[in-house]
Amino acid sequence: MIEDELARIRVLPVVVIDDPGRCVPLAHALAEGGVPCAEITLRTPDALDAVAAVADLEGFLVGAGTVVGSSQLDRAVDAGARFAVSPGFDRELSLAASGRGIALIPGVATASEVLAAGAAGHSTVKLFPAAQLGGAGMISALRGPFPDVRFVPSGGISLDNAAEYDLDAVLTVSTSWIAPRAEIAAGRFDEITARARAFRAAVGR
Ligand SMILES: O=C(O)C(=O)C[C@H](O)[C@H](O)COP(=O)(O)O
Repeated sequence: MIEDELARIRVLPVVVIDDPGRCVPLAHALAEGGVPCAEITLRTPDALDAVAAVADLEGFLVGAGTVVGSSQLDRAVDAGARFAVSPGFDRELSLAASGRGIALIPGVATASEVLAAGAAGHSTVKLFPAAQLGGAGMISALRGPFPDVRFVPSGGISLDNAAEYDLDAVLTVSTSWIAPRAEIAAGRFDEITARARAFRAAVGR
């Protein structure tokens, strides 16, 4: 299962990429830092080309992020995304993901949304925006009524606060801190490897 692979890596870099040509060196840089995966956000015109560029890279797990509609989800699957992440929960999107056989990690920010996502079959959810919602304290609070739910916190997480998310309820920690848009654009891949390594060490296990 994709969730198992994500849990093993424990860190999920969120990437905003302008030039798909940067994606292969980016993937190598992340893998070298011990983080062989990325969520490429569909926020830039060529994001799907970036997904396709690394879809067949051995040992690298690529997903599409900022998936907010079914047609985007279809295109992400066609480009080779192995999983999809959405900032929120939408039942239609969830059904589309099951239809296409792709793992979708929907976003939640409240207990009601955890319930709605659970009713649609999602036991792994993204907590977004994590830091603004209360960070690890919010996850521990939700863990009470939802002991079987695994969270992917995202939003406002950097090396400074990464360690607080080393919790059993956390599947993997999502952050754009590892591979900032400007560092990718400038081709500063050594810096990205160093950030991946440091962040991976901070979230433990
Ligand atoms: O694009 C999406 O699907 C999102 O829901 C948002 C991202 O996961 C966060 O923007 C990452 O947050 P930062 O690490 O604070 O940059």
